Amino acid sequence: MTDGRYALELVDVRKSFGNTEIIRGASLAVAPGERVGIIGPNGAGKSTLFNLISGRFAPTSGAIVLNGKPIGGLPPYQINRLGLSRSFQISNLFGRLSVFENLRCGVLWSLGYRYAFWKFLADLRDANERAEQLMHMIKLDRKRETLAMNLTYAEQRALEIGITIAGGADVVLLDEPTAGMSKSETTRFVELIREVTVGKTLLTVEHDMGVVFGLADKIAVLVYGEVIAFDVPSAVRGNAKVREAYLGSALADAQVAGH
Ligand SMILES: Nc1ncnc2c1ncn2[C@@H]1O[C@H](COP(=O)(O)OP(=O)(O)OP(=O)(O)O)[C@@H](O)[C@H]1O
Repeated sequence: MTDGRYALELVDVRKSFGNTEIIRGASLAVAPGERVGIIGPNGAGKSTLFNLISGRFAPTSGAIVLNGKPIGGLPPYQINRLGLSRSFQISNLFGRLSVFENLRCGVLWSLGYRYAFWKFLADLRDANERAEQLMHMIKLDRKRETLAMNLTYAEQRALEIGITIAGGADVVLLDEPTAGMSKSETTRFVELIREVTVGKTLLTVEHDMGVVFGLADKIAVLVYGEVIAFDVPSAVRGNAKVREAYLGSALADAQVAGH
């Protein structure tokens, strides 16, 4: 069972929608600082699993434990306050605000300043400093005043990651971070993810096998709502069960796509 050694632990997590069980006893134990890629065929339940971990859905049963604290069924903002932050596939930026302003909003939001404007003003200097740091980390210094809507797609995704880590969460969930990017953008972006998540625990859902195998310390393979393998990339690649259920075809697709 759970013993607090892990940054994130799932123990026999189940989720049904109506009569259909989508997550069917998923278990996973992620050590602090580990980068985990979650892969699996379409409809395997990867997004559902992210929604359970980040609090959008409550599990039907089982435990989800963040840094030793049970979080299953808590609302997203509470889970966020406990140190877990999630980015979305769909852009979550304020298009008419600049890069800097978007980051500062992310910092202030994470500090809980959404409504207390007086507190907001008092701590604005700290927030400005943190936003500057983040802007540097995501390499958008030169785009400081550019409105988010005028950034390239890859820059928007970088900004989104900046906002995701703005609050200093130590567990970060990235949903298909390189989706829609060209091959060269993807290569640069994987490097950026690696840099900004140093020392953090990272979970990504990713369809691009090149990205997963390049970025992840460990890979979790989800098939029909069950984690059928959770191991280092070389072991997952050689796992007969995985190849049969999923990876053979996924790798073939990746080769066709030129990865
Ligand atoms: N809110 C919901 N209500 C009912 N069914 C749902 C809901 N969310 C997801 N599902 C179903 O759960 C299954 C798993 O979906 P999910 O999006 O988690 O898979 P996935 O592995 O992320 O797929 P993909 O790789 O295509 O994004 C699908 O059959 C989907 O229709």
